Amino acid sequence: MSDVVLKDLSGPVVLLGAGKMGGAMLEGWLKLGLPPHLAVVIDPHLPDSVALALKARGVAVNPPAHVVAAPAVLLLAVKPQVAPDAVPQVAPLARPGTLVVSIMAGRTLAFLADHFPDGTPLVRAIPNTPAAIGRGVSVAVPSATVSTADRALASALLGAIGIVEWVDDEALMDAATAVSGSGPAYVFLLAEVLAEAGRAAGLPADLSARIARATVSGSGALLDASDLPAATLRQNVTSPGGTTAAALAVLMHEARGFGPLMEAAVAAATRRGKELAG
Ligand SMILES: NC(=O)C1=CN([C@@H]2O[C@H](COP(=O)(O)OP(=O)(O)OC[C@H]3O[C@@H](n4cnc5c(N)ncnc54)[C@H](OP(=O)(O)O)[C@@H]3O)[C@@H](O)[C@H]2O)C=CC1
Ligand SMILES: O=C(O)[C@@H]1CCC=N1
Repeated sequence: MSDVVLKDLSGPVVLLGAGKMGGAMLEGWLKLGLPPHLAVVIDPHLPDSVALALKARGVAVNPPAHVVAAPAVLLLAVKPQVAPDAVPQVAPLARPGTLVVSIMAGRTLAFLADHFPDGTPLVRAIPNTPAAIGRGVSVAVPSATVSTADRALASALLGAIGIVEWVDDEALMDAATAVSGSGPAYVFLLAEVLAEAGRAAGLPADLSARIARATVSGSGALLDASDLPAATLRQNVTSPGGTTAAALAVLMHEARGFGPLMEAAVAAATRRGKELAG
């Protein structure tokens, strides 16, 4: 965890887009001590119930621009497709020294630099949805204009929702997005297809869904608690000549197994990230 204390920020954190990811990050910051009066949400489409609940906690929601103090951070969490319209709406809020953090998939540091004055410190990051329970993974890359203090501030904001991995090479970001940004969806899909496969093998659907879900979450917890490599944990399940070995002969098939399938999936997500750069 970074030394930056969220309650001592020089100005508010302005969040553009408080959807699934931005909303989860906001919860993490508030939990970690960001005073609600230092949180500003700009999201014209927020459901009334969510906007009212945030306001009741002291968060400013869609305030007029002239009442927003110089932001310490502007965090861009709208969809990459709406960025060309949405980002210029908040860019004028930035003041010299405001740190801009984007979590938009695909959108590059060059895209951000086009929308902010020269010298603005910029961070492109990609978090993931386990952020909602403080178990997120963020991969982040700084622009050349990011100081040590800016980086510590970005680490504090991203660290409020999980672990942070910094990279120096922006070219890695689309592949990181494909692995950790999108990755939770692959794991949830595993729970779905395992449940469906159990049903196809004769289990009642609700029983199959319960044991598949608990198996995926329990295995994740074991992976987390253990120092052993994933391959060893897999081998620990696999008795020679037993049931797991029979299944793994299918799943680890060189041409049609999980390996080549996942490689193709991550490659497709990586390509899509490059397309979203605009
Ligand atoms: N979900 C994920 O797992 C991850 C998402 N990301 C990135 O986070 C960003 C947000 O994704 P996610 O939270 O899933 O998407 P959401 O659609 O849930 O959130 C985006 C929010 O921004 C709102 N919005 C749309 N237009 C504007 C605007 N002009 N000004 C302000 N707010 C606006 C949306 O409203 P409305 O819904 O009405 O359009 C919505 O509330 C994306 O760029 C995505 O690439 C990164 C990593 C993981
Ligand atoms: O699907 C997407 O594009 C976003 C980025 C990573 C996870 N969700």
